[in-house]
Amino acid sequence: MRTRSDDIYVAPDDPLSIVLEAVVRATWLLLRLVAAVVKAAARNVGTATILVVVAATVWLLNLYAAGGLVVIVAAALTTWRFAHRASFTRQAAPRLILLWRAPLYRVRWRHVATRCGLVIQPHGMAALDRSKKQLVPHILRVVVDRSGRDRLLLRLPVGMTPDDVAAHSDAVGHAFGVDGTQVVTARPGRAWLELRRCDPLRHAIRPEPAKDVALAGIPVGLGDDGRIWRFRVQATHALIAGATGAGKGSVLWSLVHGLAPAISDGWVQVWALDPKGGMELGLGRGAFARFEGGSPEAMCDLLEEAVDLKTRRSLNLATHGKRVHQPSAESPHLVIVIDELATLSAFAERTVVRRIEHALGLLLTQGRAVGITVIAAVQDPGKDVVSWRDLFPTRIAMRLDNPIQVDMVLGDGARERGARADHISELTPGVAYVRIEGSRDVRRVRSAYLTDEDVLALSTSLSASKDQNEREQQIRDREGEAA
Ligand SMILES: Nc1ncnc2c1ncn2[C@@H]1O[C@H](COP(=O)(O)OP(=O)(O)OP(=O)(O)O)[C@@H](O)[C@H]1O
Repeated sequence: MRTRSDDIYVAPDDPLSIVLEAVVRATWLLLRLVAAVVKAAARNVGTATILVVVAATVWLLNLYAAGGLVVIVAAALTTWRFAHRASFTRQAAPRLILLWRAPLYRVRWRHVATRCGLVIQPHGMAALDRSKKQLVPHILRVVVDRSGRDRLLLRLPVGMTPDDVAAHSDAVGHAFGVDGTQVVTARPGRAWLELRRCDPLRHAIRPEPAKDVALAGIPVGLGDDGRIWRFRVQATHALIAGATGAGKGSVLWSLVHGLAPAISDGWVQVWALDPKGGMELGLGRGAFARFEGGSPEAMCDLLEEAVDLKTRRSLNLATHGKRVHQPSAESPHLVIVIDELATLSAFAERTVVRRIEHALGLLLTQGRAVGITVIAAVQDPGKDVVSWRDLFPTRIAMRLDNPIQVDMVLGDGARERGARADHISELTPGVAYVRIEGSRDVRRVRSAYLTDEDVLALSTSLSASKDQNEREQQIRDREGEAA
């Protein structure tokens, strides 16, 4: 009787070929290992140098010498940390953190990116092969910055955009255990994925003493990148949207604080409209050249006065063949602050509403070139306000109630790009998202906070200089008449 095994004759492997195959495979593995070590060392120069130094010390001396070296370096760094914390935090801390975090990101990246759906699936490939050929962004650089952010520079595979990275960045952030993420386009095909580990905006920010005023960027707070948040006043209008208690008032007051030297020198004027009866801006009314709070007719008259000024300035510029207004004490840059845009016309009669809308429309469409800037705050960026939205080139989203409002304020896709204004905590008023000038990317910022005492002091000092300016103007007028 023949068994099944009798049918199949398997020639025994030649022992030499087995050994040869093993040698070839081992050599190949060794080469790959060496290549991987060289690649990892090139990418993580700091970590590699430290490992080489420690290994060389062990090799040339002994294990104790290497341990002693590590202890000496650790003691030196600890002394630096306690002796001069600021320079340690600035210089050493980010580099030390980078030593272990950069390899960590690189090792875990492919797994995290694949799990979070940050992949390009090649089309027209068998399902089995597809998983092998999945393309994920490639980490080109890892940077740890002083403000507690880890930044990964990604090279995007063909078919992926920064918006795709942003759409999955929340999941990536959770996988790496960070507080928040943001995506910023570096250049075509490259994007920075920013991972926030500790929030530099968690504490209230005190205003810096105001110095030279440049209308292109008034310092009003801090960004989560550790840089000053500068608010453009020149040639723009700004809309600040935020739920009640979001801190809109602090942005307005920080701005007035930043403008203070120019206001006291007389080349900037702020006119304020507070439809809520002066609750927000009334406290510091001395800072304003003109103030109206409450009566819709009076606010309407003030806006129409601004329109007259606009018309006079336009004619003047045309007569002198100029296109842009230059602020001066004789013709100051005018900033019109409106505390609640939606209620500006809410309680007015129909004719007054029409006049307000007409005046506001003219100021928003024609005011920029003649040195008039409108800055309006709004609680609910609903559809009434959205009709005005596009006339405000600068838009700021503070804490908002729902995700739809974020795109309503900052424009389509802003929330997907990281503007999570609906996630801002009630415990951090003043935090906002703003668009980075000249790009679609957004930045997280927090306005400085002026206490009521600060506002009163600001108001008193600006009121005194306003009186002084008026007196000087009267003297100049009298001298002019006498001459
Ligand atoms: N930048 C800030 N830093 C720290 N705390 C702030 C900041 N801004 C505001 N706050 C705190 O939050 C409170 C509410 O702020 P604020 O009145 O400016 O909000 P708002 O958006 O103007 O609200 P509403 O629309 O109801 O007037 C303030 O009384 C203050 O205590």
